[in-house]
Amino acid sequence: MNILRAEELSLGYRNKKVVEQFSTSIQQGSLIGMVGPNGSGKTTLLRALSGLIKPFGGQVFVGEQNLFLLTPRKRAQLIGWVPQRERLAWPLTVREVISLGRAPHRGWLLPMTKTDQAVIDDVIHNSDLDSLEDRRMDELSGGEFQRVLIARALTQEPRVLLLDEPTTNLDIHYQIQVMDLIRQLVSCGGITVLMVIHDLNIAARYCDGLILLHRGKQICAGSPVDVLTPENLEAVFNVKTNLYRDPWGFWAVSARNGTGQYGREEPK
Ligand SMILES: Nc1ncnc2c1ncn2[C@@H]1O[C@H](COP(=O)(O)OP(=O)(O)OP(=O)(O)O)[C@@H](O)[C@H]1O
Repeated sequence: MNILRAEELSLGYRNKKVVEQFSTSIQQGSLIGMVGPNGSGKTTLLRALSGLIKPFGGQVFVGEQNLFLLTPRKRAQLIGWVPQRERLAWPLTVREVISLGRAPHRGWLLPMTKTDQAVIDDVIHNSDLDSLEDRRMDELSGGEFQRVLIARALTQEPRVLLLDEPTTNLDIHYQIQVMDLIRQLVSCGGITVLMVIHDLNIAARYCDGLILLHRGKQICAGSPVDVLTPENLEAVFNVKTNLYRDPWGFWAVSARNGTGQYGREEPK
Protein backbone atom coordinates (compact mmCIF):
# COMPACT_ATOMS: atom_id res chain seq x y z
CA MET A 1 0.00 0.00 0.00
CA ASN A 2 1.24 3.50 -0.83
CA ILE A 3 1.28 5.61 2.32
CA LEU A 4 2.74 8.82 0.87
CA ARG A 5 2.05 10.09 -2.62
CA ALA A 6 3.17 13.33 -4.22
CA GLU A 7 1.62 14.34 -7.52
CA GLU A 8 3.32 16.90 -9.75
CA LEU A 9 4.54 19.05 -6.89
CA SER A 10 5.99 22.43 -7.77
CA LEU A 11 7.59 24.25 -4.86
CA GLY A 12 9.44 27.43 -4.14
CA TYR A 13 9.78 30.59 -2.13
CA ARG A 14 8.01 33.82 -3.08
CA ASN A 15 8.21 33.71 -6.88
CA LYS A 16 11.35 31.54 -7.11
CA LYS A 17 10.65 27.96 -8.22
CA VAL A 18 12.89 25.41 -6.48
CA VAL A 19 11.26 22.03 -7.22
CA GLU A 20 9.44 21.22 -10.46
CA GLN A 21 6.83 18.57 -11.20
CA PHE A 22 7.96 16.14 -8.49
CA SER A 23 5.94 12.92 -8.23
CA THR A 24 6.54 9.87 -6.08
CA SER A 25 4.72 7.00 -4.37
CA ILE A 26 6.19 5.58 -1.19
CA GLN A 27 5.18 2.15 0.06
CA GLN A 28 4.19 1.70 3.68
CA GLY A 29 7.00 0.16 5.73
CA SER A 30 9.89 1.32 3.57
CA LEU A 31 12.93 3.46 4.23
CA ILE A 32 13.56 5.83 1.35
CA GLY A 33 16.52 8.19 1.07
CA MET A 34 16.60 11.44 -0.85
CA VAL A 35 20.06 12.32 -2.18
CA GLY A 36 21.39 15.14 -4.31
CA PRO A 37 23.73 18.13 -4.29
CA ASN A 38 23.45 21.13 -1.97
CA GLY A 39 20.59 23.37 -2.98
CA SER A 40 18.85 20.74 -5.13
CA GLY A 41 15.58 21.12 -3.19
CA LYS A 42 15.64 18.17 -0.78
CA THR A 43 14.75 20.11 2.39
CA THR A 44 12.12 22.10 0.50
CA LEU A 45 10.49 18.83 -0.57
CA LEU A 46 10.51 17.41 2.96
CA ARG A 47 8.99 20.63 4.29
CA ALA A 48 6.20 20.44 1.71
CA LEU A 49 5.57 16.75 2.44
CA SER A 50 5.21 17.59 6.14
CA GLY A 51 2.71 20.34 5.30
CA LEU A 52 4.97 23.18 6.43
CA ILE A 53 4.94 24.95 3.08
CA LYS A 54 2.16 25.11 0.53
CA PRO A 55 3.05 24.09 -3.02
CA PHE A 56 2.72 26.35 -6.06
CA GLY A 57 1.00 23.37 -7.63
CA GLY A 58 0.34 19.65 -7.14
CA GLN A 59 -0.97 17.47 -4.33
CA VAL A 60 0.25 15.30 -1.46
CA PHE A 61 -1.75 12.35 -0.10
CA VAL A 62 -1.12 10.43 3.13
CA GLY A 63 -2.98 7.20 2.54
CA GLU A 64 -6.17 8.51 0.93
CA GLN A 65 -6.15 11.85 2.76
CA ASN A 66 -5.17 15.11 1.12
CA LEU A 67 -2.38 16.51 3.31
CA PHE A 68 -3.35 20.13 2.80
CA LEU A 69 -6.93 19.54 3.98
CA LEU A 70 -5.90 18.02 7.34
CA THR A 71 -5.88 19.98 10.60
CA PRO A 72 -2.36 20.55 12.03
CA ARG A 73 -3.15 18.11 14.85
CA LYS A 74 -4.31 15.32 12.52
CA ARG A 75 -1.27 15.97 10.33
CA ALA A 76 1.02 15.62 13.37
CA GLN A 77 -0.59 12.27 14.23
CA LEU A 78 0.31 11.00 10.77
CA ILE A 79 3.60 12.72 9.97
CA GLY A 80 6.64 13.36 12.14
CA TRP A 81 9.25 15.84 11.01
CA VAL A 82 12.82 16.18 12.25
CA PRO A 83 14.54 19.29 10.89
CA GLN A 84 18.29 19.74 10.45
CA ARG A 85 18.33 22.41 13.15
CA GLU A 86 15.82 23.87 15.54
CA ARG A 87 15.93 26.79 17.91
CA LEU A 88 14.02 26.11 21.12
CA ALA A 89 12.28 29.08 22.67
CA TRP A 90 12.50 27.80 26.28
CA PRO A 91 15.31 26.09 28.24
CA LEU A 92 13.48 22.75 28.48
CA THR A 93 14.98 19.47 29.67
CA VAL A 94 15.53 16.51 27.37
CA ARG A 95 12.55 14.64 28.88
CA GLU A 96 10.29 17.68 28.53
CA VAL A 97 11.19 18.09 24.85
CA ILE A 98 10.68 14.39 24.12
CA SER A 99 7.31 14.53 25.96
CA LEU A 100 6.14 17.25 23.53
CA GLY A 101 5.94 14.50 20.90
CA ARG A 102 2.80 13.19 22.66
CA ALA A 103 0.94 16.49 22.18
CA PRO A 104 -0.95 15.45 18.99
CA HIS A 105 -2.41 12.45 20.87
CA ARG A 106 -3.66 14.40 23.91
CA GLY A 107 -6.37 16.94 24.44
CA TRP A 108 -5.15 20.47 25.07
CA LEU A 109 -3.56 20.68 28.56
CA LEU A 110 -4.74 17.19 29.55
CA PRO A 111 -2.30 15.29 31.80
CA MET A 112 -0.13 12.49 30.40
CA THR A 113 -1.72 9.05 30.47
CA LYS A 114 0.11 5.87 31.47
CA THR A 115 0.41 5.05 27.76
CA ASP A 116 2.02 8.44 27.08
CA GLN A 117 4.55 7.87 29.88
CA ALA A 118 5.30 4.34 28.71
CA VAL A 119 5.95 5.51 25.12
CA ILE A 120 8.24 8.29 26.38
CA ASP A 121 10.17 5.89 28.67
CA ASP A 122 10.61 3.38 25.83
CA VAL A 123 11.83 5.98 23.35
CA ILE A 124 14.29 7.50 25.86
CA HIS A 125 15.68 4.07 26.61
CA ASN A 126 15.88 2.88 22.99
CA SER A 127 17.56 6.15 21.97
CA ASP A 128 20.19 5.72 24.71
CA LEU A 129 19.15 9.01 26.32
CA ASP A 130 18.54 7.74 29.91
CA SER A 131 21.60 9.51 31.28
CA LEU A 132 20.65 12.80 29.59
CA GLU A 133 16.93 12.99 30.38
CA ASP A 134 17.23 15.69 33.08
CA ARG A 135 19.79 17.81 31.22
CA ARG A 136 18.76 21.14 29.70
CA MET A 137 18.66 21.23 25.90
CA ASP A 138 20.90 24.30 25.71
CA GLU A 139 23.66 22.32 27.44
CA LEU A 140 23.78 19.49 24.88
CA SER A 141 26.31 18.83 22.13
CA GLY A 142 25.10 19.04 18.51
CA GLY A 143 24.82 15.25 18.23
CA GLU A 144 22.99 14.85 21.55
CA PHE A 145 20.57 17.62 20.51
CA GLN A 146 19.87 15.87 17.21
CA ARG A 147 19.18 12.55 18.93
CA VAL A 148 16.64 14.27 21.19
CA LEU A 149 14.80 15.75 18.18
CA ILE A 150 14.62 12.29 16.61
CA ALA A 151 13.35 10.85 19.90
CA ARG A 152 10.65 13.56 20.10
CA ALA A 153 9.41 12.55 16.64
CA LEU A 154 9.38 8.88 17.65
CA THR A 155 7.15 9.57 20.69
CA GLN A 156 4.72 11.14 18.22
CA GLU A 157 4.26 7.58 16.82
CA PRO A 158 3.64 8.90 13.31
CA ARG A 159 2.90 6.67 10.34
CA VAL A 160 5.43 8.58 8.26
CA LEU A 161 8.66 10.03 9.59
CA LEU A 162 10.48 12.72 7.59
CA LEU A 163 14.10 13.18 8.63
CA ASP A 164 16.41 15.90 7.35
CA GLU A 165 19.99 14.62 7.52
CA PRO A 166 19.50 12.65 10.74
CA THR A 167 23.13 11.52 11.08
CA THR A 168 24.98 14.70 10.15
CA ASN A 169 26.12 15.67 13.66
CA LEU A 170 26.56 12.15 14.96
CA ASP A 171 29.77 10.26 15.62
CA ILE A 172 30.16 6.84 13.98
CA HIS A 173 28.75 5.01 17.01
CA TYR A 174 25.54 7.05 17.07
CA GLN A 175 25.25 7.08 13.25
CA ILE A 176 24.98 3.31 13.39
CA GLN A 177 22.78 3.34 16.50
CA VAL A 178 20.31 5.88 15.11
CA MET A 179 20.15 4.21 11.70
CA ASP A 180 19.72 0.75 13.28
CA LEU A 181 16.87 2.16 15.40
CA ILE A 182 15.21 3.72 12.32
CA ARG A 183 15.66 0.49 10.36
CA GLN A 184 14.10 -1.48 13.20
CA LEU A 185 11.10 0.87 13.37
CA VAL A 186 10.61 0.42 9.66
CA SER A 187 11.07 -3.36 9.62
CA CYS A 188 9.19 -4.23 12.84
CA GLY A 189 6.91 -1.24 13.47
CA GLY A 190 5.62 -0.69 9.94
CA ILE A 191 6.57 3.01 10.07
CA THR A 192 7.57 4.63 6.78
CA VAL A 193 10.63 6.86 6.64
CA LEU A 194 11.74 9.38 4.04
CA MET A 195 15.07 10.96 4.88
CA VAL A 196 17.43 13.41 3.27
CA ILE A 197 20.91 11.97 3.48
CA HIS A 198 24.27 13.25 2.23
CA ASP A 199 26.27 10.21 3.31
CA LEU A 200 25.94 7.91 0.30
CA ASN A 201 27.36 4.96 2.24
CA ILE A 202 24.60 5.21 4.85
CA ALA A 203 22.10 5.63 2.00
CA ALA A 204 23.41 2.48 0.27
CA ARG A 205 23.55 0.48 3.48
CA TYR A 206 20.18 1.27 5.04
CA CYS A 207 17.70 2.45 2.42
CA ASP A 208 15.23 0.28 0.50
CA GLY A 209 15.08 2.89 -2.21
CA LEU A 210 16.61 6.23 -3.20
CA ILE A 211 15.43 9.34 -4.99
CA LEU A 212 18.15 11.36 -6.72
CA LEU A 213 17.42 15.07 -7.08
CA HIS A 214 19.30 17.64 -9.15
CA ARG A 215 18.33 21.29 -9.59
CA GLY A 216 14.82 20.64 -8.32
CA LYS A 217 14.14 17.70 -10.63
CA GLN A 218 14.02 13.98 -9.94
CA ILE A 219 16.83 12.42 -11.98
CA CYS A 220 16.01 8.83 -11.07
CA ALA A 221 14.54 6.65 -8.35
CA GLY A 222 14.99 2.99 -7.52
CA SER A 223 17.12 0.63 -5.47
CA PRO A 224 20.40 2.05 -4.09
CA VAL A 225 22.38 -0.05 -6.58
CA ASP A 226 20.38 1.33 -9.50
CA VAL A 227 20.62 4.95 -8.34
CA LEU A 228 24.20 5.19 -7.03
CA THR A 229 25.84 4.28 -10.32
CA PRO A 230 29.11 6.04 -11.32
CA GLU A 231 27.23 7.55 -14.31
CA ASN A 232 24.41 9.04 -12.23
CA LEU A 233 26.75 10.38 -9.55
CA GLU A 234 29.14 11.94 -12.05
CA ALA A 235 26.24 13.60 -13.87
CA VAL A 236 24.87 15.09 -10.67
CA PHE A 237 27.88 15.66 -8.38
CA ASN A 238 30.61 15.94 -11.05
CA VAL A 239 32.78 13.45 -9.15
CA LYS A 240 34.15 10.08 -10.22
CA THR A 241 32.90 7.34 -7.92
CA ASN A 242 32.91 3.60 -7.56
CA LEU A 243 30.07 1.46 -6.16
CA TYR A 244 31.41 -1.68 -4.52
CA ARG A 245 30.78 -4.17 -1.74
CA ASP A 246 32.82 -3.31 1.35
CA PRO A 247 34.52 -6.02 3.44
CA TRP A 248 31.34 -6.35 5.56
CA GLY A 249 29.29 -7.08 2.44
CA PHE A 250 27.48 -3.67 2.40
CA TRP A 251 27.20 -1.58 -0.74
CA ALA A 252 29.46 1.45 -0.48
CA VAL A 253 30.46 4.46 -2.60
CA SER A 254 33.96 5.81 -2.76
CA ALA A 255 34.95 8.97 -4.59
CA ARG A 256 38.27 9.48 -6.34
CA ASN A 257 40.44 12.39 -5.22
CA GLY A 258 40.78 15.20 -7.75
CA THR A 259 44.30 14.13 -8.69
CA GLY A 260 43.80 10.55 -7.61
CA GLN A 261 47.27 10.68 -6.01
CA TYR A 262 47.17 11.33 -2.27
CA GLY A 263 45.92 9.21 0.61
CA ARG A 264 47.25 5.94 -0.77
CA GLU A 265 50.53 5.71 1.11
CA GLU A 266 51.00 3.03 3.73
CA PRO A 267 51.17 4.50 7.25
CA LYS A 268 54.78 5.07 8.32
N1 LIG B 1 13.32 30.19 3.02
C1 LIG B 1 13.84 30.29 1.81
N2 LIG B 1 13.65 31.40 1.04
C2 LIG B 1 14.15 31.50 -0.21
N3 LIG B 1 14.89 30.53 -0.81
C3 LIG B 1 15.13 29.41 -0.11
C4 LIG B 1 14.62 29.23 1.22
N4 LIG B 1 15.02 28.00 1.67
C5 LIG B 1 15.75 27.45 0.65
N5 LIG B 1 15.82 28.30 -0.41
C6 LIG B 1 16.50 28.04 -1.70
O1 LIG B 1 15.89 26.91 -2.30
C7 LIG B 1 16.88 26.10 -2.95
C8 LIG B 1 16.78 24.68 -2.43
O2 LIG B 1 17.10 24.67 -1.04
P1 LIG B 1 16.96 23.38 -0.13
O3 LIG B 1 17.32 23.77 1.25
O4 LIG B 1 15.66 22.77 -0.38
O5 LIG B 1 18.10 22.46 -0.78
P2 LIG B 1 18.78 21.14 -0.23
O6 LIG B 1 18.85 20.20 -1.39
O7 LIG B 1 18.09 20.66 1.00
O8 LIG B 1 20.23 21.67 0.13
P3 LIG B 1 21.33 21.19 1.22
O9 LIG B 1 21.81 19.85 0.75
O10 LIG B 1 22.39 22.23 1.08
O11 LIG B 1 20.69 21.17 2.58
C9 LIG B 1 18.22 26.76 -2.68
O12 LIG B 1 18.57 27.52 -3.82
C10 LIG B 1 17.96 27.65 -1.50
O13 LIG B 1 18.80 28.79 -1.53
